[in-house]
Amino acid sequence: MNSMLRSARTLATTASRSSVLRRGYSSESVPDRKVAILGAAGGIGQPLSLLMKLNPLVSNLALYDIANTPGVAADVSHINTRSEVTGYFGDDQLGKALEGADVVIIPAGVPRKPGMTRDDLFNINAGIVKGLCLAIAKYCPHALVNMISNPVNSTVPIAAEVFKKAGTYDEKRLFGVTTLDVVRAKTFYAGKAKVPVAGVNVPVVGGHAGVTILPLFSQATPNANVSEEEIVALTKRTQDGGTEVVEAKAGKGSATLSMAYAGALFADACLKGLNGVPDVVECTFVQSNVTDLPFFASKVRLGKNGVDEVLGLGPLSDFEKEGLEKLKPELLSSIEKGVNFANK
Ligand SMILES: NC(=O)C1=CN([C@@H]2O[C@H](COP(=O)(O)OP(=O)(O)OC[C@H]3O[C@@H](n4cnc5c(N)ncnc54)[C@H](O)[C@@H]3O)[C@@H](O)[C@H]2O)C=CC1
Ligand SMILES: O=C([O-])CC(=O)C(=O)O
Repeated sequence: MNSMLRSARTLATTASRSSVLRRGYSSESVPDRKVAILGAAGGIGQPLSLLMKLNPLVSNLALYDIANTPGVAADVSHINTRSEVTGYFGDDQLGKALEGADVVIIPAGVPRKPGMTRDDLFNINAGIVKGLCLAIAKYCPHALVNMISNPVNSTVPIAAEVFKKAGTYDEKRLFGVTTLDVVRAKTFYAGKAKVPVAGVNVPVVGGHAGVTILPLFSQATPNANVSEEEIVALTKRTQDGGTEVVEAKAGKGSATLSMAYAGALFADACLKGLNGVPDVVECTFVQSNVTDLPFFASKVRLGKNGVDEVLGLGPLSDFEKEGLEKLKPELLSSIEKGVNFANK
C-alpha cells in the first residue's frame, strides 16, 4: 500500500513538474540560468537573442551591445517564454549585463567582406574581445564563455591570456564556438550521401578558419557510400563554407542566421551540461592535449563545470591525417598571434 502511495505521489509530482515545464516556468528540475549576449544587436546577435529567448533553460537573458540594444531587448521581451529579458547599452552597463551570468556568448565584432580572411578581422576584433574579457573576469569570472567573434583561432587564446592575468582562468570554462562547421558538414554530407540530415553526425576538429577546419567524414554516421573524390570536395566545401556565404552576401557581412542557430545549439549544450544532463558532447575549440597544439577543436563532453572531458580524435583516414599535419602551422601561428597580442 505504502509503495502504491509512493508511486502515485511520484507520478503526481512528475506530472505537475512536466506541466510546469510545458508552461515554461522555473521548477526544481530547471534551475535559474542567466545568459548574457555581448554584441546582441548585430547580425548574429539579434537572431541569437531570439533563439535564446525560446530556450526554456534560460531564466534571465541579458542583451548587451554598444548600440541599439534597447530596441532589440524590448522586441524580444514581448515573446511569452520563460526568460526575463533586459537590454544593456554602452560601457557603463556592461557590468550589470554580466553580473550573475552562467553563460556569456560573444558575437561582438566586425564580420568579413569578400576578399578578406578571418585573420584580417584581428586588428579590430582582438581589442573588442580583450575589453569584453576584462569585464567578464571582473563581473562573472565563473561563467562559461562561448566565443563566436573571429578569428576564433586567436580570440580564444586572447581570452585565455586576459583571464590568466586577472587570475580567473579556468580552461574548463572557455570555448571557441565551431558548431557552424559541424552544422555545415552535416548538411553537405547528408546532401551527397542522400540520407536524412536529422540523423547525420560528423565531427569537425582543428580550428575555425580555412584549412584549420578539418571535418572527419571517415567517422560520419550513418556510414554511406561516398567516394574519395566526393570526400575531398565535401571537405573543401566545409572549409570554405564561411567564404561561400560572405561571397553570396556580397559585402553585406557573413553568416548570421546559420551562425545564430549554431550558437544557440552550443549554448543549449552548455546549459544542459551545467544542469547535469549526462552525455552532452559537442565539438568545440578548447585548451587541449589532443595534439601538440595548446588549443584545438575536438569532441568535448560538457558537464556541471564546463568541460568534463576533451575526447580524442578517433581513427583518421590517410587524407585526414594529412589534413591534420597541414593545419598545424597555421593554427599554431594564429594561437601565438592571440597570445602575443594579449601580453603586449
Ligand atoms: N564562430 C563562427 O563560426 C562565426 C563567427 N562570426 C563572427 O561573429 C562576429 C559578429 O558577426 P556579425 O554579427 O555578422 O557582425 P555585426 O557587425 O552584424 O554585429 C556585431 C555587433 O557587435 C557589436 N559590437 C562591436 N563592438 C562591441 C563591443 N565592444 N561590445 C559589444 N558589442 C560590440 C556591434 O555594435 C554589432 O551590433 C564577426 O567577428 C564574425 O566574423 C560569424 C559567423 C560565424
Ligand atoms: O566566414 C566568416 O567570416 C564567418 C564565419 O566564421 C563562418 O561563417 O564560418
